[in-house]
Amino acid sequence: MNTLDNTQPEQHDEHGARVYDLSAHRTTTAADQPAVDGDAQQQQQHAHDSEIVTGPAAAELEARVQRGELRTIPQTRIGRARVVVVTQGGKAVRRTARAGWTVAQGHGSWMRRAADAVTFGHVREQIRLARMQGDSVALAEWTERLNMLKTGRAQRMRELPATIYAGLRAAAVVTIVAAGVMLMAGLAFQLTPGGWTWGDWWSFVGDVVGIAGVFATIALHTVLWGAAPAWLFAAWREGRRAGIVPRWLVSETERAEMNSEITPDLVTQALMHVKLPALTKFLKDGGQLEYLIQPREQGGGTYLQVRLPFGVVAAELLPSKKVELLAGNLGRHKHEVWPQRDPAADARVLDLWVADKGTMDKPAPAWPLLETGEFDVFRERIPFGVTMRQEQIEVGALQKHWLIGATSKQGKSTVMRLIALCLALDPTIELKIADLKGDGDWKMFTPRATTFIEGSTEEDAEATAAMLEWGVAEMERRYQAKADQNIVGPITREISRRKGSGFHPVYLIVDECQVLYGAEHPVGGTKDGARAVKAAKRLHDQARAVNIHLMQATQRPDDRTLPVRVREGAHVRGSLNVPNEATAKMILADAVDRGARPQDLRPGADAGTIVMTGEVEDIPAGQAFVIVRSHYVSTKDAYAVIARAMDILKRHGRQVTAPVTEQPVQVDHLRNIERALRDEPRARTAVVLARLIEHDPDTYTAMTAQTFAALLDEVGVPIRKSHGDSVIRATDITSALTQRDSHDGDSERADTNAGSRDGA
Ligand SMILES: Nc1ncnc2c1ncn2[C@@H]1O[C@H](COP(=O)(O)OP(=O)(O)OP(=O)(O)O)[C@@H](O)[C@H]1O
Repeated sequence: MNTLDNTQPEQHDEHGARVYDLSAHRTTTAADQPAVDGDAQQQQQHAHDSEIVTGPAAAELEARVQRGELRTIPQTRIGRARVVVVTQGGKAVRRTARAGWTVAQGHGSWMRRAADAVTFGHVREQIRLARMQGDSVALAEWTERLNMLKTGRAQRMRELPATIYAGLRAAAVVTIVAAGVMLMAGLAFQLTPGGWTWGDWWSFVGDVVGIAGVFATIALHTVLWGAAPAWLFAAWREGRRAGIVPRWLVSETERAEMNSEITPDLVTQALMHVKLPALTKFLKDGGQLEYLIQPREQGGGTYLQVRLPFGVVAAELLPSKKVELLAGNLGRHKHEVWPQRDPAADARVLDLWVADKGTMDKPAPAWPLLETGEFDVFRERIPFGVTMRQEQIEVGALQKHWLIGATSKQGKSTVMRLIALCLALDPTIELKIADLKGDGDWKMFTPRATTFIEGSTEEDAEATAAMLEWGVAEMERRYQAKADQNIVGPITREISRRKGSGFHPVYLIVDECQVLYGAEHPVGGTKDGARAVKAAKRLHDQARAVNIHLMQATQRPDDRTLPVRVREGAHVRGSLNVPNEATAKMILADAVDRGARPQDLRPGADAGTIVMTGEVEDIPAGQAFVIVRSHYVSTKDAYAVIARAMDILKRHGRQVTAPVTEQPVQVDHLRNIERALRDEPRARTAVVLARLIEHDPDTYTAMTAQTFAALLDEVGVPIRKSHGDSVIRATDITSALTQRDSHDGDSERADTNAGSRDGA
């Protein structure tokens, strides 16, 4: 019998029959076996190698199941009130029968294809479809093609006798020429003194022909013996391609496997029954869908693109109800079926991704930055999660405002925290965090954030409004500083990372922002003068250009707790499970009209799975959103990540509490170079530069050999040659330092003198 699944629950079919697996009990004695009535005995050894038993025998089997000695397996085609015992032999019999069936179907398919070729069936089919769709251009084209094919064939038939005659004539000429050559060669050998006799020549020719005959015989036998299996194999393959195996030749498990495979036939069948009248009529009338992308495996599922017939647009298949119907027809749960509209294609093109069973239950792999690594917001994107196709999704965080929404306990804070953890690993980033639930989810950020608000009181809301207002003031200062310093266009990485530049990236994070906007006026609310809304709006409008970002998460995205003016400025939007489509739309906006259905994610089971839209670089071209299983970083691990972030900060010589507008630090290059020599009398310039980078990466990483040479020149240290290498000597540094110190001393004295003169 077929593969058995130990975990399968015992099953009755629709008539109440039970199927017992005796494969594990084949060595039991006859006495162990239940009595089998006469009727059933006659049915032994049928195609399934099974027995049908009733009455006391059935009762005995049932008792053995109760005692745990037997188990049941699924079966659906059994008569009323009977019991079937399936034994090991069924598998071989069924396989043989199925192979025979498939071979027969292969022959059937060949015959159909031959008939098609003779009658130009494929062209006629296209004519029929064009006529059905009322496509007059296609109809004219295919009709013309049919006429051309017919004319071409008639022409070839007329020329056939002449072609055969020409072939025969060529064969006769070859034979005569070969005979002539052999005759001439025989004569030549005979006339050559000491050569072969006439008889020798012909016996030689006979030997050659004999050997050729032996080879020909071997080849013929090989072909004859091989032809039949090859023919059968080819027919079997064709049968598999074209045929449908009847249900009785397929076991339950095999049928489940076949049903779970997403084929064009299955999709067509599923679409026929989604209750779209135009689509159903088209398919029932024999219309065929055009698969722009044939179903193909993509990660944990199947992806395809299909053009729907006239009068049906892809958008009709996007509402949850239709998806549920489609999913059911495909043998899937609705959260496993994701139709989308490709905006780049015409409205009839449907994009469909269907998860393999169980794919949606696979957790995302561990976060790549969990154990090690720094982050550079200018150069890297946040490793955020994987798609259902297990492709990594990374999101750039620079110059984007974020909005995340979800029902409670779906992972909203965890997802937002993941982003913040990543940002914390960039030592140049300043974090300001307001956790307006105050349940400790964000506590680990206390040492890393310059502002940390935790709690859900009116005071916490007010502090958060003040935090946003600080963002606005900082934004204004930056615009002014930009103008003063003649910085045109975006702030570069170099400026942003320079210590004390005052342009470092700032992220204002508000978790549970409904507490903020829902607070009493003037902190919350939407009336004129409401502080939070006003500040958030200004940040949304202008802050990203000066590297100030607002990230908000909410579990109640309605008009009161997340005013339109606040939510519409977000560039990256993500929704975990939400209660309904209206809520989904508040967060994901237009993506919902194009197939985003976070409301169909399973509460709890899909915690951490988020539908993302907007400026997410990894959204596949032409698609409006991507479903991401976010990486999970537990609260405990989050503490470890922040501890690492603090080390990184220290290594870079930065402090969390440094004022935003700290004065540019004067770097003493000469002393740094002296230190980099590490008390050696001389060192190669390249080695010294490498040590400088190691010591102070922010200052020296961008330095090249040329700029380093210029710097040495500036500080008065000559580059010497030693064994062909460019080196720096300790004595040169000492004299440069002495010279500088005496010069500084002179200046100081001059200043003092001038001062005393002034004072005098
Ligand atoms: N990426 C993830 N993968 C797997 N499970 C997750 C993931 N993110 C969150 N969870 C699970 O979801 C639970 C709830 O997460 P979290 O507290 O972030 O939800 P929330 O939506 O912020 O809830 P609330 O709104 O009540 O604060 C977590 O304890 C965790 O078990």
